[in-house]
Amino acid sequence: MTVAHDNLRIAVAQLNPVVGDTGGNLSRAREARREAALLQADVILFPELFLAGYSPEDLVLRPSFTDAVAKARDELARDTADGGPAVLIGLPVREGDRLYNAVALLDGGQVAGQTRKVDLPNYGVFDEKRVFDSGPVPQPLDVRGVRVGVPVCEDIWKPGPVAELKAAGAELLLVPNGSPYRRGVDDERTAVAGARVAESALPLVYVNQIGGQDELVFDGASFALDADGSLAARLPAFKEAIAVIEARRTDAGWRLETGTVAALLPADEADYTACVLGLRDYVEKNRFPSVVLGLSGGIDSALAAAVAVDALGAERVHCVMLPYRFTAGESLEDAAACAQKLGVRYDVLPIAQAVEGLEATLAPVFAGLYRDVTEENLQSRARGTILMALSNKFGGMVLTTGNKSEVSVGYATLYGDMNGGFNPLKDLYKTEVFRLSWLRNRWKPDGAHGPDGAVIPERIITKPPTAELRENQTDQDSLPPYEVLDDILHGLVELELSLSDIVARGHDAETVAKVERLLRIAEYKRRQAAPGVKVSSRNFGRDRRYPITNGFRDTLP
Ligand SMILES: Nc1ncnc2c1ncn2[C@@H]1O[C@H](COP(=O)(O)OP(=O)(O)OC[C@H]2O[C@@H]([n+]3cccc(C(=O)O)c3)[C@H](O)[C@@H]2O)[C@@H](O)[C@H]1O
Ligand SMILES: Nc1ncnc2c1ncn2[C@@H]1O[C@H](COP(=O)(O)OP(=O)(O)OP(=O)(O)O)[C@@H](O)[C@H]1O
Ligand SMILES: NC(=O)CC[C@H](N)C(=O)O
Repeated sequence: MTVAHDNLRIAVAQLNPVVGDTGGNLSRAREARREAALLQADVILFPELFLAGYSPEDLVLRPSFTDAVAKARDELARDTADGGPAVLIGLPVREGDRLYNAVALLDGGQVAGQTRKVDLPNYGVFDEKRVFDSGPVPQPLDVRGVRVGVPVCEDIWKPGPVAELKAAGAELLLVPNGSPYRRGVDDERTAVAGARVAESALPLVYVNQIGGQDELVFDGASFALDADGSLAARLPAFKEAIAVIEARRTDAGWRLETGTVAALLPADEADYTACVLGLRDYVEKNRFPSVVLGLSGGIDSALAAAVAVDALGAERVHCVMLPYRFTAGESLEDAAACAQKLGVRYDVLPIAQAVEGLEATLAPVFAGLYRDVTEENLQSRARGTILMALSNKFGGMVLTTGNKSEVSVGYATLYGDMNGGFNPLKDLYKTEVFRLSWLRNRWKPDGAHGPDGAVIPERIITKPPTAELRENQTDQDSLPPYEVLDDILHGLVELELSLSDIVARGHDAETVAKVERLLRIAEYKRRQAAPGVKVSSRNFGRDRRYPITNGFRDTLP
């Protein structure tokens, strides 16, 4: 029989796991537990599915993987025979033909308890019902004599599981999460956590992982709310951190001591930091030595280069200017100036021979035909091929740089500028690319490897965007002004508004219809596009999943 404690020191482990790396995640957990022991913690709380990394997706369907996770759990359980902190750690658990998103309590050298996630999210980027079974009515776990409710992430987004835990005698809520970043998410999380605290009158400690996992970036920003709903502690966003939160038993129930409350980042700073962390972790976790990108003197590639340098350091970023006869002198100057400010390796490799070689090969079959977008695309494809050759030879991954406005309307060339392994700007509309470029010139995130100060020459931000694929071309020859385009796209993509709703917001009907058509017919391109960091409420890829073959036409009256 355990003796009831009158206080409980809870270490919150806001860490960066690697999906699938059970051995590495076990090592991370052990190191964090050693740190928690030094902080005299009674229990250490890890994020959701920590031993697997969130989100392991279909990997959990592989029995050899769940066996490896179980082995890591048992090793960690044996460690707890040392009398140090108990452990609450998330993991997938196979029980017969069922598979649960579970949390194990490890203490006294053994698995001392387990709880299973009830409410499996199955919307937006989440597909948990696809792989997991829903757990039974949850029961509190006995953590050193304290009845602790452990609802898992989505379990606090509706009232049910917390109400059941409270009814079953929970005195405190410890919540492991795998909650990806999207703009404004802090407000959403504090609202739902606050609602559960208000309903249950129980203090709540929320731990989230950090780091990039393919398209998703987890921002941490773990926090604790006292039983009266007040904020007792917050860990920094986008950084690993371990902090101890002290809970005390009082006559009125459990209460939290107020600890350090880290400031939240403003929205644009948070978006930029997410792009940096998402790219860094994609490159590091997939073990690329470096990245390579085409630097055109335009704003997209300049911002992508800045994000890459902040993520990896200048010595791991290779920028290549690939001029052709439509490349303006200004573009050459601007690209060189940007590379110089960022301190990256910069090469100029003219593409005329490659383009003319392709044209010569095609000449017999193109004889008598007008020049059109075909020839424009050859320039883009020559660039894409050259960048892929640099990748093959030196091992760096190619960055593709299309922003969300271009990705939406298909303003990009398949097997040309769409070549690449990862796109740090994929979920930023062009108007956001402009904002973040101004922002980066006056601010950089903590831990960024790039230089301080203005790294994007001002002319790159102020000149009219152009693909430079023919004489005097600008984006606005083919597209509405970006403020208009982005607002229409936001209505279509993020808000799923009808064409009439968007026209009612003050847009020209013909323009709205044109943009909707471009968005619809570019689905095939997006399906072949590289992944990129999600920062919005709805990204292309995991979130917005439209059919390519699609006979639906949304029409205006
Ligand atoms: N439903 C479908 N499913 C599968 N494939 C489909 C398809 N519809 C067309 N296709 C294929 O796609 C091809 C057309 O796509 P694609 O070859 O990309 O060519 P396309 O989209 O016609 O041209 C590229 C566009 O990107 C613009 N742009 C803007 C900025 C920068 C750059 C740059 O390159 O630097 C380019 C450029 O001005 C041009 O408007 C068709 O020839 C066909 O093979
Ligand atoms: N002359 C070039 N040299 C190197 N890369 C290029 C060149 N032209 C285009 N690219 C590559 O193709 C991508 C797509 O071109 P795009 O014109 O859409 O973007 P940008 O030039 O960076 O920005 P903007 O559209 O504002 O001019 C660029 O970001 C760049 O990576
Ligand atoms: N892993 C989860 O259950 C996450 C779902 C939750 N609504 C969130 O994004 O925070």
